[in-house]
Amino acid sequence: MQLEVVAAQRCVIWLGKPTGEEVRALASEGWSIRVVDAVDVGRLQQREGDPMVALADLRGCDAQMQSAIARQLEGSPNLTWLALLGAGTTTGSPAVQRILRDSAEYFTVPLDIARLARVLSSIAQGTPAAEGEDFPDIVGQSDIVRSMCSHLRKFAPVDLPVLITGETGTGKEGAAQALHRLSRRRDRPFVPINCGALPVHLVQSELFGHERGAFTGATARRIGHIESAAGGTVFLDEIGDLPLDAQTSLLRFLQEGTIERLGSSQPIRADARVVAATHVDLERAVAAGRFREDLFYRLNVLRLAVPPLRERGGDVELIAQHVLDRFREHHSCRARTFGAAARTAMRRYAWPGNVRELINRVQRAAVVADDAVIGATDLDLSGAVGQGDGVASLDATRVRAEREAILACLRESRFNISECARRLSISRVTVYRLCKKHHLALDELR
Ligand SMILES: Nc1ncnc2c1ncn2[C@@H]1O[C@H](COP(=O)(O)OP(=O)(O)OP(=O)(O)O)[C@@H](O)[C@H]1O
Repeated sequence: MQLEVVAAQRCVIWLGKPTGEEVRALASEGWSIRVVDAVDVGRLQQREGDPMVALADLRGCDAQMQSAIARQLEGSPNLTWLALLGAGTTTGSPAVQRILRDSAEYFTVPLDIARLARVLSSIAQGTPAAEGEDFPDIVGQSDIVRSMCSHLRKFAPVDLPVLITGETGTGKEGAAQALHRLSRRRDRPFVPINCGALPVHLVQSELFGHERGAFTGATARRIGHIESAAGGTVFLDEIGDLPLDAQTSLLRFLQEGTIERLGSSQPIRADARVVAATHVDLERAVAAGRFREDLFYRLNVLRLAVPPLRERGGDVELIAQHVLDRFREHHSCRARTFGAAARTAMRRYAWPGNVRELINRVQRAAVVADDAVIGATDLDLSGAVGQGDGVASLDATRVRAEREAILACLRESRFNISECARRLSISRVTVYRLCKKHHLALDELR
């Protein structure tokens, strides 16, 4: 059957089943709801000038319905789409992934009607949130960073886990903080934990706490990081390094919302949103049996890729200038800007350590530069000037491989320098030298 839906002013086309309360609440805000069966509807038509919004209600939606909604969405590019996820909506299917990718905002149950009304009225007025305002710490104008920010904006209000992927130093923790700051949990704690830096025998107790006497040395009860988030956000950095028993406890928390302190079998309710980050390929870790598949699917609900610096085009210069300006606020130095050769070098260099490496190089350059213009040599990047792209990328590949090898080994050795040196058959001094060369700040990484 081909249906044509002609929208009234301020009409929400609702693909699914709104509750009576939802219909009444939106009506009181001046919005009518037109309920449409996604399987039957043929084409959604927009009358010129009508602010028309379609809402993909995925609550209790089976696979057939999900595919039908995804097809609608593809066939109606002039509509603004919103997505409402049910408690049991699994987001792995291609249809749901497509719906999420093309929806302007997401909502979860229980539906926050006030937020929905705000979003609808800003769509009706054609005033999307101003770009940049939400992310004062993310400098960049490239399309790839804009797209990341748009995902952050969509993910923030949705109370579901987020998996952030990206190379080291790209800004994964900054992205997690932005998610927290833009969420309803913003007034509660943001608790960052580097899973790779926790001693294996203490992971359970650090994350979930312990009772007095749980193990030798446990002289008092201790609250774990997840409990201490108390309604806030827990940021689990390097989630791939979590030992298997802690993965099981985390899965239970994500499924049931309860934790057990070490030394107790009493489940305790805990409220925290989990945002996890990884620089390794978790799918491969699952295939290798190092990471639980069921936990991976629980965490991988909303996925955010933070791009490497070398893919951000001119952002590298914007960030460099921003770092220099901040540095000058606290230190006296002559450097004011970057010369042409320095800019070329920054664009050509592959930045294996990403933004963190850029910050280190710019700060060093600000200290050593003799005049107002920073040169490529001040950045220690003279090798990147004048090289053809092929040469630069081969060189960069070697540098990156060395950096990744040392970083991976450090992590596997849990940042024990002697152990790392033994595994790589090099001296401890060489480990330190390579860390310096690749801008690996051991204190920060630990
Ligand atoms: N777009 C950006 N603009 C300005 N500063 C940035 C940007 N992205 C990241 N940074 C800065 O780069 C540094 C590294 O960022 P962050 O610690 O978030 O990276 P990460 O990906 O979590 O690193 P790791 O993988 O080592 O844990 C921080 O000082 C952060 O403030």
